[in-house]
Amino acid sequence: MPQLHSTENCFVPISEIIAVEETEFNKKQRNIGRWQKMAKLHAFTVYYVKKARNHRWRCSDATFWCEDEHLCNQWTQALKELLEMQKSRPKQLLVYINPYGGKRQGKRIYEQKVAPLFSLASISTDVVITEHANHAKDNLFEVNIYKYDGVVCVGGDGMFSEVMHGLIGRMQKDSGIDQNNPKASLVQCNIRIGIIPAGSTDCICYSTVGISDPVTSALHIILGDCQPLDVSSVHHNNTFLKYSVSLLGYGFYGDILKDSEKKRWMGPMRYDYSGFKTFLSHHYYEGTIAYQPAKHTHGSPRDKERCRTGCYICKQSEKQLAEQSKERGLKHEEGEEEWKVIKGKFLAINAVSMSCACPRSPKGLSPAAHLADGSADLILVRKCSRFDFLRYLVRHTNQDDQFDFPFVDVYRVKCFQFTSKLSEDNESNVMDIGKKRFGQFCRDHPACCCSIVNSTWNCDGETLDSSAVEVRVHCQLMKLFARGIEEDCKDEAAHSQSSIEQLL
Ligand SMILES: CCCCCCCCCCCCC/C=C/[C@@H](O)[C@H](CO)NC(=O)CCCCCCCCCCCCCCC
Ligand SMILES: Nc1ncnc2c1ncn2[C@@H]1O[C@H](COP(=O)(O)OP(=O)(O)OP(=O)(O)O)[C@@H](O)[C@H]1O
Ligand SMILES: [Ca+2]
Repeated sequence: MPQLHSTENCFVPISEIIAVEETEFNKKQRNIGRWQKMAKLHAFTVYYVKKARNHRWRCSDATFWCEDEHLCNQWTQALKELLEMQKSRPKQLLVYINPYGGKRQGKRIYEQKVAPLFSLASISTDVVITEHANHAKDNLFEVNIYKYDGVVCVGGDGMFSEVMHGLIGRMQKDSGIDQNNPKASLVQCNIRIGIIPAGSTDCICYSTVGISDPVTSALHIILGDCQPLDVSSVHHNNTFLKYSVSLLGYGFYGDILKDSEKKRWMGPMRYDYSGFKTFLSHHYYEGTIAYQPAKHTHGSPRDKERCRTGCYICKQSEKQLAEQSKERGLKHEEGEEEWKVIKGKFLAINAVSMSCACPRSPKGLSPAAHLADGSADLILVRKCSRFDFLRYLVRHTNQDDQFDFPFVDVYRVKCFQFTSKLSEDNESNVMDIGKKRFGQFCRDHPACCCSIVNSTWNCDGETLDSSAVEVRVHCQLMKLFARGIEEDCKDEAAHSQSSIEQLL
């Protein structure tokens, strides 16, 4: 009876096999440890995902050999057929590389770490190295996007934002949807985006994969992972401004961004420099926020449970979304629902539709936020002392609860509007909403008469031109090649039903 031998003793689910290749078996390299007749050996190598610590994935391999050529061919054929059955895996990708993002390593990272893996997995690619800002976005309006199984961006959050705007914008254009209408039901984008992190913050990659690592991300793309993502639309006076998936920040994070843009040459360090400067300047801003609470979701920003792979709360939102689209036309009007209004002086107003975990803050700005529940967490940090604000910031880096301060409030919302005190009278109707609807007004911080200036909105790392904004969360508007952060992935492979071991 011919026997199959292997160099490794491991359990690998089919879903985690990257590729199977016939191999030249070299007995000198592979010491099989015993005397053998000099019969010709036939071999194949299985490349698979090896899960290491902290959500890091690597490509590992195991070579199998035997003397019987037919048996060897049967194995390779069977495994290749099983791989063909993994229908969610991409075959053709469009890749955009920002050569200037982060530490300017995008091109090198792609060529040395990612392209060899794509080629191993028989993925064909069209690669565009961007020549200017908005190159990728504009290009996505011109190319035949429908021939691709996904779009990959090599760069940071800004590069991701470009690709997302290109894809979502293109989908709306092709479906005749007017993006300027803040109430429009946007068309979901089913072409997945893969992020190869090569930026300064890489918050979107970190929050959806659990690590900012190009090889790990490339492997998630190869396996065809799919993670839906909420997207917030930002409008001003019925004019579309931007989409956001991570942070929409006014005050502290807006000021950091504005200052850091002048220091791009510093690379990722610019955020620490501008962060320190902005912290010292301690500016606060006066304005009004009106929001509608997210009643459809069961979670709360103070939950101890985190959004993890296969998240129950996000699954519930997916079901609701499917039901809503069935009964399209019958959906309830937003206007009917209750608005809450808050006035005050704020050091920071942050709206995050995901946790915003990143290497600087591994639990993020709102640790219990969900990737795909159709809501955003609105965090209001009121005027407080520098010392208290520092205590608040430091809690982003340790296990303590950053919302457990009397000057910090957090709400889970489905939409909100903001007007700064400066622009209140001539720009927006937020005050009207406040006057018309019964709301909760802040009485502890009455408007003061000191002269104030506006801050800027930081929208996923880009500045917005207007301070008055209208924001709405679109549940699961797009999809990523990711699976969310895995709970503890170390032993999962061993428990899989479809392992090579079982086949053997
Ligand atoms: C004492 C240490 C306190 C550390 C506090 C760390 C909190 C970090 C929270 C980071 C949240 C990032 C959210 C992601 C936003 C992205 O869509 C966007 C685009 O990439 N990135 C930024 O806007 C870039 C934002 C970059 C923010 C950097 C903040 C650095 C703050 C430094 C404050 C220093 C105070 C020191 C006083 C002695
Ligand atoms: N060839 C290019 N030349 C100049 N700018 C570019 C080019 N390609 C893309 N960009 C722009 O560079 C901006 C920043 O890029 P990217 O997000 O990759 O890096 P980053 O800002 O260092 O990282 P992060 O966004 O994570 O902070 C993007 O908004 C993108 O529009
Ligand atoms: Ca969300």
